[in-house]
Amino acid sequence: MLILASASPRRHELLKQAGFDFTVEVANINETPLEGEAAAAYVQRLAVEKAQAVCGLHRDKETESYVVLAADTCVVADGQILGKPTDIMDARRMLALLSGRTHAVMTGVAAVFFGPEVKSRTIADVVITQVTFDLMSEQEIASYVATGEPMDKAGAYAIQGYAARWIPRIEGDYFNVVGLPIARVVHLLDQVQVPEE
Ligand SMILES: Cc1cn([C@H]2C[C@H](O)[C@@H](COP(=O)(O)OP(=O)(O)OP(=O)(O)O)O2)c(=O)[nH]c1=O
Repeated sequence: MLILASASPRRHELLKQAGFDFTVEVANINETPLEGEAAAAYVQRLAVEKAQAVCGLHRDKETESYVVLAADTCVVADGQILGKPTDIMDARRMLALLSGRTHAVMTGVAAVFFGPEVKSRTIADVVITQVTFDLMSEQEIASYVATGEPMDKAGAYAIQGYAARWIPRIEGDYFNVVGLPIARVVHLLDQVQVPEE
């Protein structure tokens, strides 16, 4: 049994598109970065915490084994970690920072295997994609933010949406930017279910 620990409609869609059957349970965790925490360590830690939080809800109840999958995406530009914008001004600030430069999108992914007679096992990884933005004028930023699209996206944009017009180039997995690096996820799911010697 596979459980996706995510409220993100993009993650649901990508996992479904890759042919997996799963149920969804949302994890509520504190997403504040630790003092001095590097971006890659941060997204990996949050993915593990989301997966383990959902696992915790099942402990002792299940008679079958299952895998919980979770992910966390952030944008890293000019040394700053950008999550989802808090409001319109925050979204404008993020887009001004991304305009005319290349940034990194990092997604941490974690899979936890758990069963009645198995000790829980966690595997996690981080996938990085470089995304290049054209210059955006203040007017373009303001009208893009007014569409509402940026508000629930890390870095305040959706490559799969209207923002595509400002993105001439990426290097790495496109699906990683949308929130779930599906090829890497398939490997993680295979690995986590192999019994330990
Ligand atoms: C950069 C970028 C991010 N995103 C989205 C993917 C994620 O849903 C979101 C990053 O926020 P996350 O905190 O990683 O995820 P979430 O809160 O949406 O869902 P959950 O924690 O329950 O799994 O930004 C896009 O859809 N397109 C993009 O181009």
